[in-house]
Amino acid sequence: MADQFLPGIVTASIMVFLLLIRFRGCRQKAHLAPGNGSSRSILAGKGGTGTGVIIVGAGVAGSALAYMLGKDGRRVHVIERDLSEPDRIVGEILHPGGYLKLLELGLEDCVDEIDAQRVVGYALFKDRKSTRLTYPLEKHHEDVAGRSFRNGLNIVRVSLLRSMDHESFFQCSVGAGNSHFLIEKNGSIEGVVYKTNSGEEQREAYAPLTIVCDGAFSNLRRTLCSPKIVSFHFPTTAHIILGDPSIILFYPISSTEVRCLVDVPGNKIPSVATGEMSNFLKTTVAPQVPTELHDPFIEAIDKGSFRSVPNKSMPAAPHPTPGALLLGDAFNMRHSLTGGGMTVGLSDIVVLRDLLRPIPDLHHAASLCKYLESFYTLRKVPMASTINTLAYALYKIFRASSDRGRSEMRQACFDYLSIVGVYSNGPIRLLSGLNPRPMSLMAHFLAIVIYGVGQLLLPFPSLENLWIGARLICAEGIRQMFFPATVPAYYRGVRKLNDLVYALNSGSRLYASAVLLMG
Ligand SMILES: Cc1cc2nc3c(=O)[nH]c(=O)nc-3n(C[C@H](O)[C@H](O)[C@H](O)COP(=O)(O)OP(=O)(O)OC[C@H]3O[C@@H](n4cnc5c(N)ncnc54)[C@H](O)[C@@H]3O)c2cc1C
Repeated sequence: MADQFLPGIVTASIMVFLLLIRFRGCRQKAHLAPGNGSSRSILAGKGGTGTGVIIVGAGVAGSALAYMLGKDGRRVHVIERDLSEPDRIVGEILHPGGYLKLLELGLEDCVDEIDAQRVVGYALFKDRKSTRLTYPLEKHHEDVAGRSFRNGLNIVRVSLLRSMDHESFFQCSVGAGNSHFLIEKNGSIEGVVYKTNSGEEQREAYAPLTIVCDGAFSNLRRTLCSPKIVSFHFPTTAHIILGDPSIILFYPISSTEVRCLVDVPGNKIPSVATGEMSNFLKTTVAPQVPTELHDPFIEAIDKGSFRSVPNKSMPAAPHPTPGALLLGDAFNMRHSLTGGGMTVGLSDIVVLRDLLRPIPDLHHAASLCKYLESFYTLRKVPMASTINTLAYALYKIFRASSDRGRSEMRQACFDYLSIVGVYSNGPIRLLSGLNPRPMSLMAHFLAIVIYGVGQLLLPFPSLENLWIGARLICAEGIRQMFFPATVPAYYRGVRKLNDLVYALNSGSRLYASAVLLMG
């Protein structure tokens, strides 16, 4: 009798067992759909390309990363607190090196639909003299050049939204009002705590890897790195005027608009409310603006279309943590004079992509974390270290100073860059991200100092000029110049500066003037 039922019992047991496995699988695949009433979501099944990654923040870095991981077949869930078009003035110039990274990520189309302007180099102005620094683009396809546009954040987010299914994209805030935003177990990060924007519900999301890209003002970075943020202030590219006391930048952000950024140094920032700021811009800055741009500049001030933008710098100092990674400005920031943020961010994503590609299963958090430690080195050399150091060094050299040695250094740098050939090509190559080599950076830096000292001492060295020459070398630091690798902050040159960026928006007249300058 028992023999009669045995096959049936075995078959039924196998079916129940299979159903249980299936049921468990469904629970693991439950999505993070907002409004599904669930307070706990699990993103990823185990193993294979289905393995999930949570990305916090869909700015430049988060969007490009999500797009790239999605293309590689991973299940990606993006949590972004604000999907509306942000009104901000950061990330508006992408160097050719950054454009090449967009190409590598398959995201080059995203600059086609935003009225981005082609940028082929910089014009540098000092004391009414000017010099041109042209990106070395000869060896590249004609499409490769710099691009300037309004709000870099949109360039990749637009493509991302188009490419991802809506179940993977959530307008929610991670860690809003909650200091325990990362879910940790035995030293590994297993997911995040987030809130719907209406704030009524707190939820949890789980995945084997969480990548935090919540930008310069990151609230989430503190457990994943040691942030040493320096709030100094400044801007980006295209036309750089080495004014006194301010460095002034102009660049087009569309076919009808030009952005102007003015560095306002010092501890005491002129007050906007009392009109001090507009007075400062009119009386101190405007006379140094090229004639073609003068009237539109004044017009923009009269319209009151300016605002301040904080600019931050932060060396990458990660705490390698199983299950989590920092990326973008949340991880590393540099002075924005050279506009290198997006280029470094996109380059980091390419490095990370290449590291993650051979690893289909991200579940072994501890070994993955060990493996990803190489990311911190690979990203640095050559791209991040070169762009970061250059940003710091150029800002330091280009700022006006009452110190004679520093003024001579500024003049020497301008003269050096004015010499056509290897002297100007080398630095612009570095800046463009096309040839990021720390040794080349050091070589040019040394050459500028030697050039500056040589100018002072020829034809006959006077005592005064010898003294200024010594000050010139000291201004840059003997150790920093000749033994850079012995300086702990070699790759993270930052220091406290206290200025402010004022951005001025203006209309088509200014653009018309700018075209003359850009050629
Ligand atoms: C004045 C200035 C000018 C600059 N100019 C240039 C330039 O010309 N060229 C250049 O390459 N770089 C420039 N940069 C740097 C560049 O803007 C950044 O490197 C780049 O935007 C970094 O991208 P990100 O994705 O890390 O951060 P972001 O682009 O800031 O994105 C962060 C995202 O995270 C979201 N977020 C934040 N917190 C949460 C949370 N708790 N939950 C969910 N989502 C969250 C935000 O809403 C945002 O969408 C400039 C910077 C400054 C300050």
